[in-house]
Amino acid sequence: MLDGLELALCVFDEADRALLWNRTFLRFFPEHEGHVHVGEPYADNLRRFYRARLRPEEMGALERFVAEGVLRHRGQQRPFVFKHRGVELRAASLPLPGIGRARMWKVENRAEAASVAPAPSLVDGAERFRWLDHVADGVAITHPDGSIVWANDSFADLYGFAQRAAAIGLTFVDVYRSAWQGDLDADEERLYASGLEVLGEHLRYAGAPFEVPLPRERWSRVVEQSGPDGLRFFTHLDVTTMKHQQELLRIAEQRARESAALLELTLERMEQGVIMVNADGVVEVCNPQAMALLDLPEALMKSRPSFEQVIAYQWARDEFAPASEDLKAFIRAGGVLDRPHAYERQRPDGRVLEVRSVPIHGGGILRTYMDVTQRRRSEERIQHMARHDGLTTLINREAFLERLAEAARPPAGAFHGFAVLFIDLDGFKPINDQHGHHVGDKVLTMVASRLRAAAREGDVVGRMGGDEFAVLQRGACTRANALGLAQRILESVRQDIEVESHRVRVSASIGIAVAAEPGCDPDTLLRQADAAMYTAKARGRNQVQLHES
Ligand SMILES: Nc1nc2c(ncn2[C@@H]2O[C@H](COP(=O)(O)OP(=O)(O)OP(=O)(O)O)[C@@H](O)[C@H]2O)c(=O)[nH]1
Repeated sequence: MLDGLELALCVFDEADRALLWNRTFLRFFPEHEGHVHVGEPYADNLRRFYRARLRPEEMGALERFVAEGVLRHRGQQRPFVFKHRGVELRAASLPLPGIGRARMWKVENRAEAASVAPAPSLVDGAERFRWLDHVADGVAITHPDGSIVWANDSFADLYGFAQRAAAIGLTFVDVYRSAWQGDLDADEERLYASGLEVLGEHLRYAGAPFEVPLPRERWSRVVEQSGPDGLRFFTHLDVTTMKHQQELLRIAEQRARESAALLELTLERMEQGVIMVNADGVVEVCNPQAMALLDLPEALMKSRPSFEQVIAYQWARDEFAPASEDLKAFIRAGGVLDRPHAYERQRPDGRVLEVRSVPIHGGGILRTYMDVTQRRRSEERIQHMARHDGLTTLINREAFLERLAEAARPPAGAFHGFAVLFIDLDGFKPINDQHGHHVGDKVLTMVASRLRAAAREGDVVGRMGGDEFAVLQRGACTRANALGLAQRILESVRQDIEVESHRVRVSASIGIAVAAEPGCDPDTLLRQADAAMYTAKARGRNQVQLHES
């Protein structure tokens, strides 16, 4: 039936998708023949239309025309005439509540167009503009003198009229004043005044759309179009949500700017070096500390290099030379993991860096670099102090026991027997008593170096406390070997010691326990050696006693 009409028709749903069209439509717009289909977005339809119509030099603006056309399609309220394929067409758009919108085109007949009716009265206006009742936006039509001759319900709602008839005869300034009537606080007064100013300005120089504030933080956008016979059509769109969104966006942008500035400041002031690699592998952030800690040139880092380029730069300068083989392999493979991780590495200049990485949600990594050289040195010092005797620098009792435990349980097949020599000085107390503690200290230090000299490399010498020492003799250890070392120690300890013009002498009593089998208990061994030492003391000092099992 529709095909028989002289009117071209195309109906779209609320999402601007084509629902149906008639033959006349394809006759007027043959470029759509065979292309248009149900569900096709209006934008696609328009694109085809413009492709058939635009001159090559206009093609660059195609998408803009399409976007504007879609907006017109949604907002169009009055017919307009255009020429297509040499024919003048009058296009009209009609909202279809619950369905969407119909577009209609008919061949413009100039004779008919010439006989447009004179300015409508409110009554025939009501009839003529009845279809505007279904438009969601507020619509008001004014006489050339500015008084409203017709308005729809949406207009009345927007400006707070109970009935649209109340707006008839008023100017839009009157309507605006009435919308703001009542007690206003200072902020509202300011908004109202600004709205009046905008209104006066725009109504005088009609044309561009403008926005006016309304009570209760609402906003209206007013778009004016000139109609026939001096009539002016105003659409009043409630743009409150959009304005609020714009405001939120503005606040969010401001916050983002502030937090970006804050972030930059923080990054600059941070003690740590920070590098951020984005999802594309580009180093987006590299703070001054990172450049300094890693000796990275500013020019390279400001050029937004890829992380790979930075690593290549470092390889070329032997940055990773002191790193372990495992770490080198990891860096060679890209140096990135998809989970948080940390490692330490030494730089060629000896500094130790702690490198921590966390993956960024959505791709990329954030890496921090901290110079932990001092921390590591202090830790090493503390650890050394905890395991060594401050006076003689020999390892202390705890460390000696650990070494003993290691020797007692070596890896399978690596046990070759060992011996523990427990050494206690004889007649040490009188040295302290006669010459003072500081001389005693020197004697202890001297004995320590004599023990070190007597022992072989690989043996362990420790100070067990006071004037007690111990030696862990390792490797193919037999009783004879142990006795040999003990004799060498006796010999060297009893040599004269010269301290501050004093010549002093001490001797040693030595007890020996030999571990011939693996798995023996280190404490028991030490106790046995200690007990044997006491036997040596009891037998007259300056001698060696083997523990007999
Ligand atoms: N100067 C000095 N003396 C210490 C130190 N530690 C312990 N002593 C002293 O070393 C002495 C050890 O005592 P003893 O083993 O009874 O002295 P000794 O004269 O060697 O006696 P015997 O072992 O029986 O021969 C004590 O007088 C402690 O005060 C130290 O670090 N420096």
